This record gives sequence, structure tokens and C-alpha cells, in this order.
Amino acid sequence: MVLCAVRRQLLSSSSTCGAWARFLQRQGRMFVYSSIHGFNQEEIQEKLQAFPGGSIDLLTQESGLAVLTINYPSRMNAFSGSMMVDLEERVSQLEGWTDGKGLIVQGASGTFCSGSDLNAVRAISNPQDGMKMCMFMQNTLTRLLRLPLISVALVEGRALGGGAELSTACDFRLMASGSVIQFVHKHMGLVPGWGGAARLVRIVGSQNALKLLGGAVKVDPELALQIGLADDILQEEGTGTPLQRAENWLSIYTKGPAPVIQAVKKVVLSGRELLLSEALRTEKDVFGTVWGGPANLQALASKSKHR
Ligand SMILES: CCCC(=O)SCCNC(=O)CCNC(=O)[C@H](O)C(C)(C)COP(=O)(O)OP(=O)(O)OC[C@H]1O[C@@H](n2cnc3c(N)ncnc32)[C@H](O)[C@@H]1OP(=O)(O)O
Repeated sequence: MVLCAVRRQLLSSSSTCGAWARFLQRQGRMFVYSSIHGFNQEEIQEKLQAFPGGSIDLLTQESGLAVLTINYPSRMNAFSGSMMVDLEERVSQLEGWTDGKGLIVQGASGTFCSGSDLNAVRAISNPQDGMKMCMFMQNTLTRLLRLPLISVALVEGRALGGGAELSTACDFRLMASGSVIQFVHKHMGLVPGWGGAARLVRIVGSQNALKLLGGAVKVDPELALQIGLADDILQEEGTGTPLQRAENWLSIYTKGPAPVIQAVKKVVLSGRELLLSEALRTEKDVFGTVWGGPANLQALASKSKHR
């Protein structure tokens, strides 16, 4: 016990950050793109701000659960340029949220997101700007997925194009009855560019990904559940609002102290993203942050049985 306490003292909160920093270092870097790839964040942010409309709203709760809302109902929650910038800012906020455990990503007014705002897309349809927007959104959505929070996309209504891609930047997808996820990119003469294809392959496998992208298939909750794109279906007859039911669903995974929940996410993330030997080293580092920690000591003291 004394050893555990000493070890805990040594592994202060800075060490928790250290393990995470080392994980991100092993990734190469936190951002997929930086100046070495010719990426200039300020430049693209300025360009995107020229296409305003809607907002990305973040509500953090004392319970450790946050709700991120894609809010542009008059355009079926399509992403305007300023909303892309907003999203990056909200992700930065969440990266600094030490007490966080879970995140729900939802769309306003009963529908998820209809992708990028076609008006903005038309205006920046030249290849250079398209690449910059693509790098910006890949960076942001990669950081969203790498947050040390367990995240779920609450899909109501439609998740189209970039909206479908956004849903894959969460750990889980919960689909409401009647909702649809559709990678409509092929119909737009495109492929996903916000990292949605790379993530989709990891979620449903390359065969299913090829079918979904190649056929621009409308994926309903039943099909999504069958192929592993959705983790559950929110039935209409449940009690409470869809958001309340999603919070309830997520609470199974976020019950417990924040450092432990964050450690769970970190070991799974490193297992998902790193080579085995690297993932094992990260797991060791993260293990060190909870071993002998308050939750561990309390569990040992209470002689808990797992019947
Ligand atoms: C790398 C990213 C790639 C991409 O995301 S490309 C974009 C992919 N998304 C799309 O192509 C969606 C296009 N929209 C649609 O198919 C339909 O609007 C949709 C979402 C099925 C809804 O259909 P309906 O229910 O009939 O409603 P509606 O068409 O009257 O839409 C209501 C208002 O919302 C607007 N809207 C919907 N999706 C939009 C978008 N992505 N960009 C800009 N505006 C969009 C639509 O124009 C309409 O506006 P208004 O009432 O005519 O002023």
C-alpha cells in the first residue's frame, strides 16, 4: 500500500499528461498536417470565416459529459466555413477539459448533418482551397477522435457526406429509428476527404466500406447495426428525449472517475492506432497513471467482488 501511495505521488498529474504526450509523440504528432505539408492553419481559417452561418455549440456538464451540437437547421446542419473553424475551437476546448469523461455529438432540430455547405463548397471549389479545407477538417476530426473522452454520435435524421464522415470521428454511433447515414460523395463526384474513408474501413472493414462508398448506400439503423457501423438503435418508444436516452446509453461506459475513463479511452486508442509494440508501451505508461491511484486504492480497500 505504502509503495502504491509513493508510486502515485511520483506519478503526478503531469505524468498523466506525460503518458498522453508520449502517445501523441509516437503518433508522429497530434496533427496529421503541419507546415511541413504546406499547411497553414491561419490562412485556411481566414478563408473559411468568409462563409459564415450556423454554429457549433459546446455544453460541458459537471457530470463529465459534454454535448457538441452541429447547429444550422435552415441548412439541415450543413457545415459552413465558420462552423469548421468553430469545430476546431470546440475540440481545442475539449482537449483542455481535464474532468471530462464522455462526449455526445448531435445535430440540432432532429437531424445530424448534411455535410459541407454546398454554397461554401462552390466558392472554394478550386483544387488548392479544397486541399486546404480537407487538411483542416482531417486535423480537426482526428483530434476529435483522439480526445481522451468516450464519444458517441447521436444520429437522428440524416448524416450525409461530410456528416457521415463526422459520425465516424466518434467512438460509437447511436442511430435513431428512421435515421440514415449515407456517404453520398460518389453522387457529388467526390470521395470522402475529411478522413471518413480511412475511419470507415477501420469500423466496418474494407469490403463493407467499398460497398457503402461505391454504392453511396443509404444505411438505415438495422443495416448499420448488422455491419458494425452503428452500436445501437435508439427506439422511438423510449422514455425521455433522444439526447437523454443517448446520455443514458453512454453512462454505462462513463461511470467512474475521470482519470480511469480517460485511461480506458487512451489504451483503446493506442491499440487502434499504433503498432503492437508501440501500443504495448503506451498501455504500460497509461497503466502507470492509474496503478495505485485513488480509484485503484479504494477498490482494493473495499475488497470488491465482481459477481
Ligand atoms: C468532404 C465533404 C463532402 C460533402 O459533404 S458534399 C455535401 C453532401 N451533402 C449534400 O449533398 C446534401 C444536399 N442536400 C440534400 O440532399 C437535401 O437538402 C437533404 C439534406 C436530403 C434534405 O432534403 P429536404 O428534406 O427535401 O430539405 P431541403 O432540400 O429543402 O433542404 C432544406 C434546406 O437546407 C439546405 N441544405 C441542405 N443540405 C445542404 C447543404 N449540404 N449545403 C447547403 N444547403 C443545404 C437546402 O438547400 C434547403 O435550403 P432552402 O430552404 O432551399 O434555402
